[in-house]
Amino acid sequence: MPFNNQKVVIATAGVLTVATAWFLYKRSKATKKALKEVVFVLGGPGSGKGTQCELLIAQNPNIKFFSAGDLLRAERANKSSKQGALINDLISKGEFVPASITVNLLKNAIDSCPEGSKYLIDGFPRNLDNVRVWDEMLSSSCSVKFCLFLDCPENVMMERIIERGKTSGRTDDNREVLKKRFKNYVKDTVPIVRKFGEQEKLKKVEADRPMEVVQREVQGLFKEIEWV
Ligand SMILES: Nc1ncnc2c1ncn2[C@@H]1O[C@H](COP(=O)(O)OP(=O)(O)OP(=O)(O)O)[C@@H](O)[C@H]1O
Ligand SMILES: O=c1ccn([C@@H]2O[C@H](COP(=O)(O)O)[C@@H](O)[C@H]2O)c(=O)[nH]1
Ligand SMILES: [Mg+2]
Repeated sequence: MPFNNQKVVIATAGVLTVATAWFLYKRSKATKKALKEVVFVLGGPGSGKGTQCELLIAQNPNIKFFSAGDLLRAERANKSSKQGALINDLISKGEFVPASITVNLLKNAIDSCPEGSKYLIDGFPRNLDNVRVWDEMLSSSCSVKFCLFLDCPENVMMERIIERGKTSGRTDDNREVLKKRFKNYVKDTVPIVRKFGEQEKLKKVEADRPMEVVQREVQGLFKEIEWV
């Protein structure tokens, strides 16, 4: 091959390599951008998860909000659901529902809002199985920004739930089932909270304070990730 032709081939190959690398870089950036952002909210029964999420989304309707417990209760109430009886039995005993059921409900809920990019998820993941199935089904489309942990003493949570039970109509808002819910919270959910801590993805807020005070601190954390 004449010397000049060789130069042209080498230069063309160089340009093509750079262009391919640039294209792949841009595409990977675009894919990353398309990931949905997720914040999980954990805390014991009565720590104020639902209350704080409602206050946050009332001011920020661009945030999509799903409560795992609410999705399960809605599925339980769905007469055509084959899983309703099992969900009812487990919730009424203060036990966790199989992860495949809960994560499928969450995935359907998330998929039902194609426009959304920010998802606030209350009361999930409650145990290791929840984490495993979430990772299998949703980690390729969702990026977990952090887990908000509402830290509250058990006696305060107990008082709040007993009070809420007077009007909530929830089959699990009574002393007997609450004991089981607290036990499972300590055994299964607290280790998940620790796991987020080890991954430096935990934001803890003291929840034994007036709602508005807790909310102000919560708002601050969401400001940091530019959700509000
Ligand atoms: N900071 C607070 N101070 C006083 N009462 C509160 C506070 N936050 C929530 N509550 C009350 O405590 C009860 C439980 O709150 P909430 O339903 O938000 O808890 P939760 O963490 O979602 O509980 P669960 O896990 O059982 O769904 C409610 O009646 C709520 O009004
Ligand atoms: O990921 C989850 C979330 C909830 N459950 C079941 O629902 C009840 C009520 O949940 P709340 O968050 O308190 O509304 C909980 O006690 C579990 O039985 C679940 O199994 N998995
Ligand atoms: Mg709740």
